Amino acid sequence: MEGVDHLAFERNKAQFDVDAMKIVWAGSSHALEVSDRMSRLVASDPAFRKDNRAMLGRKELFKNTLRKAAYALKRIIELRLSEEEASMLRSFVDEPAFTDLHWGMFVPAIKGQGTEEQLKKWLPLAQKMQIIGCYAQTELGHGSNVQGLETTVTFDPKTDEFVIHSPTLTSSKWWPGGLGKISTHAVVYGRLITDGQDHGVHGFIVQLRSLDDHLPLPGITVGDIGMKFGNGAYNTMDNGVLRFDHVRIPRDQMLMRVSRVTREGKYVQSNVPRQLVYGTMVYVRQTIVSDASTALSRAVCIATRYSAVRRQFGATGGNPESQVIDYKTQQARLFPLLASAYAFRFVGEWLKWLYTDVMTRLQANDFSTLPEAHACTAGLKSLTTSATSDGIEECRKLCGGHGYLCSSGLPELFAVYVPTCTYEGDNIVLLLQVARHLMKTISQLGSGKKPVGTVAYMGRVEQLMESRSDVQKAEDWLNPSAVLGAFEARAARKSVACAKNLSKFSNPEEGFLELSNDLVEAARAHCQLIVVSKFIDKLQQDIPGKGVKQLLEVLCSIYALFHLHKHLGDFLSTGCITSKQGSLANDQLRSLYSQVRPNAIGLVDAFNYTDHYLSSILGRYDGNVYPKLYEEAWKDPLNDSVIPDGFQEYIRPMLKQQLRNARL
Ligand SMILES: CCCCCCCCCCCCC/C=C/C(=O)SCCNC(=O)CCNC(=O)[C@H](O)C(C)(C)COP(=O)(O)OP(=O)(O)OC[C@H]1O[C@@H](n2cnc3c(N)ncnc32)[C@H](O)[C@@H]1OP(=O)(O)O
Ligand SMILES: Cc1cc2nc3c(=O)[nH]c(=O)nc-3n(C[C@H](O)[C@H](O)[C@H](O)COP(=O)(O)OP(=O)(O)OC[C@H]3O[C@@H](n4cnc5c(N)ncnc54)[C@H](O)[C@@H]3O)c2cc1C
Repeated sequence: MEGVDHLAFERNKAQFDVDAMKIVWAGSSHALEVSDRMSRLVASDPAFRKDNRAMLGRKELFKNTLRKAAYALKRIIELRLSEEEASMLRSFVDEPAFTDLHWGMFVPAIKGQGTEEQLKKWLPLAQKMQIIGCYAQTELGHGSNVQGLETTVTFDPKTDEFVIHSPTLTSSKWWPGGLGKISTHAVVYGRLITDGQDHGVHGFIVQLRSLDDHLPLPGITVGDIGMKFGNGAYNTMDNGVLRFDHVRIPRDQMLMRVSRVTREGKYVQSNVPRQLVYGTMVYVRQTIVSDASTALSRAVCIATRYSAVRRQFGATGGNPESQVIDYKTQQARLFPLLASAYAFRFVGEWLKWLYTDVMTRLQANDFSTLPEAHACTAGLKSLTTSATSDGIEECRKLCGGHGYLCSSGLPELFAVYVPTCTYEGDNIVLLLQVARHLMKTISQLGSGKKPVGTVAYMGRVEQLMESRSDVQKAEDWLNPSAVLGAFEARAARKSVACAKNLSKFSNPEEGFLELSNDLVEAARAHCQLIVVSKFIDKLQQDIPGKGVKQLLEVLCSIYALFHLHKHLGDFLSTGCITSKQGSLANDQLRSLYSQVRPNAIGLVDAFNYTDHYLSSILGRYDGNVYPKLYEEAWKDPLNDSVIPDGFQEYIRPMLKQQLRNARL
């Protein structure tokens, strides 16, 4: 039935102010107002239709993406949208495109690594989209190991130019988004060579295609690397391959904030740490954490609404069957994901603050918090993207068979999302970076250097090695200090165990390789502690709205106790809690799930997603699932004709032949 809210009875159960929760989720009333306005603008414009993506061939799909990108820019200019509004509008268009790399990496790379003069020259061109850029770092043979890149950039003092060259097949740039077909420019990473000396990897602005006819410039071979996982999905992006044959660029196109090459060919390092060359990755990893909460909340919204609509078993006395959301097993799979979406939102907010703080300090030549920023962005990017990818897949299963239909929105969401576990740093490689930071922190404890920031708890390591949880009854686990104490003790003990084992190796690098599985686990425990502690910190703030804070406290406890239950082996083997305390945590979880149940629909409504953005029949706001699923099936091109193409050609003769054979 059109116009009827099939979930109204669920919405009436909510015990909290959903509108106030919308503000908490968005970050502020202003952010909510802007995102609400931009999402409705996109949803109401047929030019941004996206329900046919899975049916389109690659070329059609790609052309469609280009049309939308150009149209989005036209609307941004016509409506005189601010940078904030424009960025929101692009995100609600919800289609991976070259613009993501242009705005998300090319512009930040210039901003972060360019000199004042370079910013003046390149930023206006990029901001007005008079040039389109991408981020060309990864090569066919080298992605994670950035120091291993092979592209050479050799200074020629005779002409005051750099000569860029791809010396081997494996040095071909491979993967950069936007590179394949659209970018006119790229920030290219290669080994800087002056006077025969290799100075390692640096970034350079390189023009790839003519601004007149879009043809590749001399010496440049460029194209798309081919179809990727899933139909539609990330295939709207032209991930590319690029080779240079002694391509010349002016000297002033080296990004020179970190180091520069003089007219005479002298390599000069500034006082800025060389790791700033990696700064764009830190920036993007930070944005990926907030995006994880968006992707997970979308999947959770779909699975929650559908779980309230779907009924199986339990019809008694003429009553309808039970809503599947009432099954405890469904709740135990769904509600921790709901809690994770909120947890990632808040840790993402905090990470944005940390990043902004680091940037402010860098301006004042204070580089002290850079290692912390690197470890936090790397670790949280890894933790949240792995959990979100797994969470989207779990949401698909929570929707039973219908979750497997493209019209559920979940297959495409998964296919678009899952490469976040790999890009911007493979998730294991990034956790190993966190582990290095942890091991370094422990090794410096003896020197009197006080650990600060997210590793501050290591300063209490002796106490944490001895501490015992004082939880005696299930409700004690609702106390934030009980939860924090257990997570800190577990993280500290896992790191200390690694450090002790490492010290047994005469060659520390050999030890690091040998113990890498344990180190990854220690890093994960540390990152989970950060998420838990930032959720708890969030709850210290003044949060207005009836029942809002109380419900967030419930979600915070669910996030923490779910992970305590999931990693019980860790907590028990490190002796942080007893098995009795572990089972009390599980008892408490059950009670917390019951508290979420009446509020579940309200909690996903608070994400404020339009039906256009969700792109899911199962997750429709009005819950009118079955008639719409039925309608949608008939729209499939296979149902355009009663008898499909190929039947007369292949199946009819086969049937006839089989019938003939049977008669013989
Ligand atoms: C408004 C716009 C909105 C738009 C939407 C936004 C979305 C954005 C687009 C999203 C699409 C993204 C598409 C994907 C893009 C990409 O994937 S780009 C390529 C990304 N590549 C990687 O991430 C490579 C991963 N590898 C690395 O980062 C590094 O090489 C490494 C593994 C972390 C380190 O390798 P190693 O060789 O050991 O390191 P060294 O180079 O020797 O350095 C070691 C020291 O440097 C410290 N360090 C390392 N990285 C950083 C860093 N980023 N920042 C600061 N410091 C760093 C490290 O801790 C070591 O320090 P010390 O121990 O003190 O020596
Ligand atoms: C969709 C997508 C978009 C991308 N966009 C861009 C872009 O715009 N620009 C760009 O420059 N790049 C881009 N990339 C490339 C991306 O950054 C790399 O693929 C990523 O950094 C992983 O590197 P890799 O492919 O070399 O993986 P590998 O390092 O080869 O990983 C393979 C396996 O080896 C393991 N491994 C590697 N090193 C270690 C180690 N030291 N210890 C233990 N295990 C290890 C990994 O865990 C993994 O299991 C993109 C990639 C994808 C998939």
